[in-house]
Amino acid sequence: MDIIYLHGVKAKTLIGVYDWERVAPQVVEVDLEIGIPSPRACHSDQLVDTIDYAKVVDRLRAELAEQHFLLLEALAEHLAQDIMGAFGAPWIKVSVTKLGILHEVGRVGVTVERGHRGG
Ligand SMILES: Nc1nc2c(c(=O)[nH]1)N=C([C@H](O)[C@@H](O)CO)CN2
Repeated sequence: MDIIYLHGVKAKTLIGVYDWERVAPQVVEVDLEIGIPSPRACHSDQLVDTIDYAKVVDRLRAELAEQHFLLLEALAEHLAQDIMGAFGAPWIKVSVTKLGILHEVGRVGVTVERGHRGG
């Protein structure tokens, strides 16, 4: 299976379990690996035959702006289901990272993998 990846997509979202995290959006970083339903675009050279990664970023940003979760796990699950459904992807791996949220820890985050990674 061929994969489109997007690494280091930064966007603001309301996320977190503590009161101070419920009042202002914070920046998260999202990494995506998305299975492409068919390798057609490799031969056709046509955007219509694959997943347009620019559209994925637009959708990702819209979802992050609209949806408010307590846990990174719930946000990652939502993004996985939303993107798989919207783009017909058979498999996805979503990582969501908070930057500098814990003292002397650079990055913390969650990765979920959903669907079936075919051959
Ligand atoms: N497994 C998780 N642990 C924690 C999360 C989370 O989303 N998943 N979130 C928090 C707080 O919101 C954190 O961002 C601030 O300490 C704590 N643990």
